[in-house]
Amino acid sequence: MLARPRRGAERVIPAIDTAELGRAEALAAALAPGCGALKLGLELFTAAGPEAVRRITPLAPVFLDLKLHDIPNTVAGAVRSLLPLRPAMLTLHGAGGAAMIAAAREAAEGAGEARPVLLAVTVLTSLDAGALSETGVSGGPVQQVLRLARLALGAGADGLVCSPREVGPIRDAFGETPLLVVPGVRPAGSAAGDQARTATPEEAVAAGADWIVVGRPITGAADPVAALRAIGAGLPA
Ligand SMILES: O=c1ccn([C@@H]2O[C@H](COP(=O)(O)O)[C@@H](O)[C@H]2O)c(=O)[nH]1
Repeated sequence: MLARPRRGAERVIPAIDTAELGRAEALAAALAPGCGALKLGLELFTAAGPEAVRRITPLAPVFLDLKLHDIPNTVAGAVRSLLPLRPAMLTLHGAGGAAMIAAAREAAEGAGEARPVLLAVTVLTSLDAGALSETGVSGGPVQQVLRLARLALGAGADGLVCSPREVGPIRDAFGETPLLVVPGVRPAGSAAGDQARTATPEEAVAAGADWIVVGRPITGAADPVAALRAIGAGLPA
């Protein structure tokens, strides 16, 4: 399994969100030497498929963020289908329930020592309290994140995807063991866009994030490598 990062730039995971495989490969080649892993998500995977993962895996560990969410049998099958791609990390939605997460974990064990880190997405970082309550959830993001964290970690997830705002409460409740991967991160002065629960890279890591995920502030910069380097340089060595 991918080891927990220890210093600055190793904690940064650029999100390679593009539908163009050529652009994804170029970004990956440029950014790989300066980061801990590369995140490939739905935009690239639905456009270019498993071939995108095959091409980028030799460059850096791949965090495959497909946010699986289906009945347990289907999610287990999807995990088995993904194992030959050797992703370092995989996501599934915590809201899929304990049986779904347990089935994913059992399927992932088939990879033996090369098993991917299984991360449960708690509450999407694009949802504020109002948007979350529109989905029928009462109590606010922190309460719901803690509820799903307990469920997911109890069912076999290795870690969680949460916003920087919930990192402190998760560490208080569950300690240092869960791996925490944190999107919704914005360097000071960069646009939040559709992200609702944000903080800076420095704040996220100080709160206890293991990895931070940063997409558009890096990939949309005039010089993505310099943008990545600046984020890493601001984090504790
Ligand atoms: O709750 C979540 C889960 C996943 N993401 C993903 O992270 C990146 C963030 O990209 P930015 O451009 O830095 O906003 C993106 O790939 C999302 O799919 C998330 O943002 N929130």
